Amino acid sequence: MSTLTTTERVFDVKDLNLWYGDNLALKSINFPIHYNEVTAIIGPSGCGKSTFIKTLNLMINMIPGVKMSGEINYRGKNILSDKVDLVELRKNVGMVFQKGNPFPQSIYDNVAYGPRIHGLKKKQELDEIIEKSLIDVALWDEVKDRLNAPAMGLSGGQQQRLCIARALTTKPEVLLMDEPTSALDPISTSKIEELIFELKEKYTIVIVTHNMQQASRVSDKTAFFLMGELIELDDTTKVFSQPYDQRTEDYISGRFG
Ligand SMILES: Nc1ncnc2c1ncn2[C@@H]1O[C@H](COP(=O)(O)OP(=O)(O)OP(=O)(O)O)[C@@H](O)[C@H]1O
Repeated sequence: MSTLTTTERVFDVKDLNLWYGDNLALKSINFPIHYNEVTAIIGPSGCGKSTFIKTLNLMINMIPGVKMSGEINYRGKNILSDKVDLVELRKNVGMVFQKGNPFPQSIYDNVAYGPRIHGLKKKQELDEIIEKSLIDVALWDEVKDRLNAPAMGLSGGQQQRLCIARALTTKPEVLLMDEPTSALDPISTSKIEELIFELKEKYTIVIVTHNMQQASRVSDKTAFFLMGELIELDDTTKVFSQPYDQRTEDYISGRFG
């Protein structure tokens, strides 16, 4: 595998193995993730993309029978062996899923959820956070006059942006996105892509995508997984123009997957 030289790492995953029962789903993964970069993870179905992204905030621990070995260093601390406050970790390493999954509540209450859990009660402060988060995801103008309407009444693309706003309210450092546009139409997809581009100023983003054009459009680094192995991780331009490994080239040129 080719290696990277940049130094500032928010995550440094070393020799990570992950088993579902007896099935080894991630094999000796070494994966640095750099501050304020967008890292895209690509690869065929079942190669371990979602599994990997869910290790980064230990969401994976919610699945029974999962075992891991190796290191996941987050800000220099190995979250696999050191004592970790999971609420704090997931506050700092937020996650957005494939389909916007708003709660069956109002738009306002959806976005207020995180701050309230962390003890914020003052209406004025909540209002400010909600407005700012909705502005950040370019949804404010579309919803400012109906904040008390049910979130379920929004379109799929709006729901996804709402969920990103919800993830941003706790001021995460890293945003994990697991196929955030796979259920969206092209216009909503391009809005999310523009948003990723803007969010990168403030956040470190890891995005799983099946869409290679999307990976090449939005990311700085691209990682190619195959059957639980990280085959290649490099600058996106390099991966898509001069991949190091033949298997990467075969995949991006559509020969399999
Ligand atoms: N909850 C689970 N229990 C057991 N095995 C699982 C579980 N989730 C995933 N796996 C297995 O781990 C491997 C990697 O799956 P994963 O979902 O991470 O792949 P993926 O690359 O994200 O796939 P896709 O692109 O289809 O979403 C697969 O062999 C899958 O069957």
